[in-house]
Amino acid sequence: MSLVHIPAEEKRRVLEELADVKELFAARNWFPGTSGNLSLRVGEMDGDRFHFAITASGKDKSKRTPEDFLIVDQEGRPAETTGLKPSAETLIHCEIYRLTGCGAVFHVHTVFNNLISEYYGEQGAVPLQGIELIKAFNIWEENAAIAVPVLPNYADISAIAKLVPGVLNEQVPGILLRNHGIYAWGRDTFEAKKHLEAFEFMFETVYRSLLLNK
Ligand SMILES: CSCCC(=O)C(=O)COP(=O)(O)O
Ligand SMILES: [Zn+2]
Repeated sequence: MSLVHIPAEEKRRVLEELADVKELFAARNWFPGTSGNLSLRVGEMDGDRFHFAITASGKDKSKRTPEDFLIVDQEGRPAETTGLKPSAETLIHCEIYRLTGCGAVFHVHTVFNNLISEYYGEQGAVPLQGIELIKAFNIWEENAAIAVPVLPNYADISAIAKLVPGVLNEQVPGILLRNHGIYAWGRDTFEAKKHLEAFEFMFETVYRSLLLNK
């Protein structure tokens, strides 16, 4: 294991920020049945080297404990002495950081993101158009249209991670896994949360408008 030194003050800030987001999302029931994972980069990207704090695997994410997070490196390996196991989906976080240089990655399972990912699963992307919240992605064009990629939900997480480079779109800070959940990211906690909330709002809107227009 290659250990990383993170100044204590910086580590406290990162873990507190993640714990606050975790608590907020848990209150929205965005982590049912221990699902979901959150990460926040620590320090700068150094070429292809970086570190991030991530939720430990299989925890009840509605609880706040000293064993909720650990620091991992760009390959998803623990970079501190710990008995905690990083999220089973850490490799997807690694790939998103590597390719986008973002600062935070949030993954949640919700009923709306599951239903929408299945509905558009065969198409490989969820079309979103003319919804005001597209502006949360800094797209200001009138009646803008975007497509949110949907990847297959393979049991082998590394197989999913390998598909990430092929579907990334600079304008769209999110990827759905079919019948599973969404990954959303941003340059920091504030932006990743904003993006995730915008996706969830739009998925619910699309779901309800499909019902209305039946
Ligand atoms: C019980 S949820 C199945 C695993 C999953 O999809 C998830 O998001 C949580 O996995 P983790 O290892 O991050 O707890
Ligand atoms: Zn998941």
